Amino acid sequence: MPAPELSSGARAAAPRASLRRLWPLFREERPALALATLLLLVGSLAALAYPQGVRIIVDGATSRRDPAAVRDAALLLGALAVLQGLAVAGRAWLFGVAGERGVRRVREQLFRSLVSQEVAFFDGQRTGALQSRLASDTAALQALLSSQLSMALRNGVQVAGALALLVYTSPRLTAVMLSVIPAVAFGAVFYGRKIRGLSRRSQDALAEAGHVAEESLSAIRTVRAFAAEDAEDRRYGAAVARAFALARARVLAGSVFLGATYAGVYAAIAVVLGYGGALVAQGALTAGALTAFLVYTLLIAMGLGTLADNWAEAMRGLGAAERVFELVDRAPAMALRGGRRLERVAGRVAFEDVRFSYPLRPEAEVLHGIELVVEPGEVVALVGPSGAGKSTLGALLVRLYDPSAGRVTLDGHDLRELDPSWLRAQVGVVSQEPVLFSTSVAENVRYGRPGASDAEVREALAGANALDFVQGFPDGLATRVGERGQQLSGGQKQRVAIARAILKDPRLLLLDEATSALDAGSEALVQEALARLMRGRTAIVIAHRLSTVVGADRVVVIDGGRVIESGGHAALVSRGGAYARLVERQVLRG
Ligand SMILES: Nc1ncnc2c1ncn2[C@@H]1O[C@H](COP(=O)(O)OP(=O)(O)OP(=O)(O)O)[C@@H](O)[C@H]1O
Repeated sequence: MPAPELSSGARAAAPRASLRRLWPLFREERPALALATLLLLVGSLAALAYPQGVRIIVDGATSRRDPAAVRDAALLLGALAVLQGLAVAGRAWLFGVAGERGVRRVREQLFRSLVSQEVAFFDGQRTGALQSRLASDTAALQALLSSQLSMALRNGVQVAGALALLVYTSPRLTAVMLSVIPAVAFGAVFYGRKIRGLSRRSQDALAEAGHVAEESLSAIRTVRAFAAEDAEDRRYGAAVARAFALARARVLAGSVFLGATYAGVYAAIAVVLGYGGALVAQGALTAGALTAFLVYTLLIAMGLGTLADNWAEAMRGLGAAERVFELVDRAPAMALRGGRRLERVAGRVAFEDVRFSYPLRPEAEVLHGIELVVEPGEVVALVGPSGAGKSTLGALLVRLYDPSAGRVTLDGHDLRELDPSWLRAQVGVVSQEPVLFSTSVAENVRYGRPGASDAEVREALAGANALDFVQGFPDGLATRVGERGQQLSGGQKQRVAIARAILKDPRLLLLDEATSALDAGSEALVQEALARLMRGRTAIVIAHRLSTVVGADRVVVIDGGRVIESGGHAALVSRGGAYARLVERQVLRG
């Protein structure tokens, strides 16, 4: 089943669904959010009371000529200012921290979901796109949760409160002002949608650019070797240009949106002043009431202006939330845990009429009915031309994929009935290009068995012929190996990977011999370590060296997704078939 390309799926029900999905993240934050809401109301009420003080001051200074009232009202305004400042700071802090906590949970959930997905899912995804989900989408979500929502709430309360007071002061004047508002609101909804679509596309384009950069940087040696810096530069430049074009369209839409909103609001003020001034001239309204009216209108104007901004930002955040939750909620096609665990493992592996095509390329069958039994303790060397399907067999053994037909069994049990994590604990894998993490040598070895003691790590390194060179490093076992272990030679990396497998002490081994030649000394050390590792275990070795094949109990030749020959090295050579030809053509290095 092909993994769907991200973020192209159904999005129709988006914003509300995302909001509903966000709420559970804040369960523990409820007391803080309640207090924050209270502060929000206090702050908003203080802001709404402010124009009343202004009205008293203006009327006290003009028609009523009452200095005491002016002084009292000024003191009240000062108190309101302090109250509002405290309330705003408290609200921002509480909402902000709650938002950060929620985003932290989303990040954790997203990462957990990502690492739990089946391998086939990653075949269809680019690492850069997934990283962008973790980085930029969660950042947009963070902005939404820690500030946008609370600002929107505050502005919403203020606009509603100011409107109510306006109606109370002069319904006619309010009606006049409101005659301009629906147009603004309509524009906001229309443009909000447009901006949201654009912002999603621009984020996709940015992820694409990130992918290009990641690919070039992680392959910097290849880029340098081919002097391809300029070409990479152009490739990245083109990707960034696409992202920029979309971002510009988004910014343009946002700017028009903002401009239209402001124009609408300022027009409303002009109307209010014109009509309200006439009412004052007729004596239907005091100058103070008109001033208060104007301040409320400004409050509404600012509130709406920021709301429009909030709206655009919130749409961006919700777009991001959608994409994040799409992944958080994705159920892996293959669970990590659950199923039988065998008490004892003898180590008999059987491929029974196994057919397989990679999920992303269902039309191209890679294995066409593989029959292969590996007895407990047997060392089987798989040989065959490149692309024959050898690594694919290995991938099925650790259940990175399931066969399309037929079955793979361990001691007679279909792998699909076994607990995948338990199964993987039974298999030690040493791959062609061992991956070391950017941490210490000891931690890299301990990846085989977390919690192993230093002495055990040391012993494993010794068994892998790696202890000497590791102890030769100034920091010994604590030496950090760079990103992907770049400070180690190929042979050294191999031996650290072997130490990892020794520490894991699995019943089954899956070894993918390095195709690249190591120098003779290093080669001998690796071979010796491997031989020690294989002793007493069932081993499937994807072999590229004659010495490995000669040392194996049995050689199995795979070609075109089929087992075409099987037997001892000498017997197969004398048979003069496909294997003999491989040896002759020196496909297997001596
Ligand atoms: N993730 C994948 N998605 C789709 N097709 C794949 C994938 N991995 C491998 N293939 C295809 O499956 C076929 C078998 O590949 P496999 O890696 O098993 O060959 P191999 O015998 O191990 O080759 P080599 O000795 O070169 O490593 C190839 O045609 C390859 O293109």
